[in-house]
Amino acid sequence: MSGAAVQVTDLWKRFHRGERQDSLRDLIPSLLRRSRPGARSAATLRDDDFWAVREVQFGVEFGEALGIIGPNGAGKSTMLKLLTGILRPTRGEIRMRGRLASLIEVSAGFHQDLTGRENVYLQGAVMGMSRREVDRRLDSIIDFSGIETFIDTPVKRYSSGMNARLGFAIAVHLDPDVLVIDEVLSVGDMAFQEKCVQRMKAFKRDGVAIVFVSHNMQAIGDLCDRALVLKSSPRYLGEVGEAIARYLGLAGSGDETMGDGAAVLDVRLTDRQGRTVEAVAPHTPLRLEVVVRADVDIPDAIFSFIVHRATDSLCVYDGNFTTEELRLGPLRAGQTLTVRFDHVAHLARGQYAYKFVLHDPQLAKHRLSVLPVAGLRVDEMRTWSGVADLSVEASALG
Ligand SMILES: Nc1ncnc2c1ncn2[C@@H]1O[C@H](COP(=O)(O)OP(=O)(O)OP(=O)(O)O)[C@@H](O)[C@H]1O
Repeated sequence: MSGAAVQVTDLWKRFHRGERQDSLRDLIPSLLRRSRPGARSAATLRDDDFWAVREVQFGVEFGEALGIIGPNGAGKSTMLKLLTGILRPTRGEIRMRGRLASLIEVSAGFHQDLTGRENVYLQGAVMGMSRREVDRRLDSIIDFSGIETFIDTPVKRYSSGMNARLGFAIAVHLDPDVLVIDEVLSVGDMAFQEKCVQRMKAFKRDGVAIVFVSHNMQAIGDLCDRALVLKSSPRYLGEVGEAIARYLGLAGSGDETMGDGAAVLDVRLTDRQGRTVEAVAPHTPLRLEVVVRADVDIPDAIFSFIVHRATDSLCVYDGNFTTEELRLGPLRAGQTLTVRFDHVAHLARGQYAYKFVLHDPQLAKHRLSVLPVAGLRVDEMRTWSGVADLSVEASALG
């Protein structure tokens, strides 16, 4: 057995359509008891049961951050509820070493009629802290949350942002060995988001294992070493840039079909000397090489690529078929070839995803295949921000 902080083995969770068993009201008593509600016996299977989590497997080491990403409804929250014991697996096993703190559990355990301050004590008690220990951390928790003027207001009057602020502040003061954090970044403002990411990075340096769920690919790329993409086929668990690229492929626009005109057999994103790159400075000359197999006869094959910014899926480059980047004419089904795109990444700091595109303007469906192929991080901190470098030369003319 490895020394992993979290080990998830063959995890499955089944739900019954139209029936939810995890309202906050239902959860509070069980959280206080630290028991595990919500699962029917694995033996009873109804027609309209479905698997929200199927066959998930991963480990997280101490000092490592694992991202969990996927489209809406992919099972991310369910995964976290399983990790934190709010839900019980239908099948499979979760092993956790050390003290677990999670935002989902803290927020679900808030007592709505109690004030923020009272909830800090309540959560401390749930986590086995003495009143003294909570006393010692209270100022720091309130300070981190940034909601001191509302700390004596009942939590039921809090906005979702204030809830998340207090929840995160409590969770990170519980001296965790394992930290499980979900979408705090979608409700906090920019400054608070940055503060959360910085704090999670500090935890990582201190050897805490982190599981982080977010739709913010910038934050995932910034913090995580590896990521699990739920709902991709095949399921992907691995290097974070690659995971983001696959996720963005999943989240692609409606006119895209994945893999039904061609298959990507191999791909390399390198510098011009042929060294594989994952992170570069802006303006680095790059080369994308893709080995592709046509799966159908293609009368007029055109190849290009698309780059999306991971944070928000903004298309920063789409060499669509009108530019005819690489027009190769007819291809036979089964034919394999290697295509190369030399280009320069004039990109701002951030995380990007490359997709490979095969078009045929003669076919009704122009885009035969759009396949996520590589992730790229542009690292250097620049003074400008935005989507494009305008190579500004400023002069004072007197
Ligand atoms: N307690 C429950 N009872 C029944 N169905 C549920 C329950 N919780 C979640 N589901 C269903 O399970 C599926 C996965 O939901 P989950 O909330 O885990 O997805 P998610 O990846 O977190 O989505 P999002 O990105 O929208 O937050 C969805 O179809 C959802 O409707």
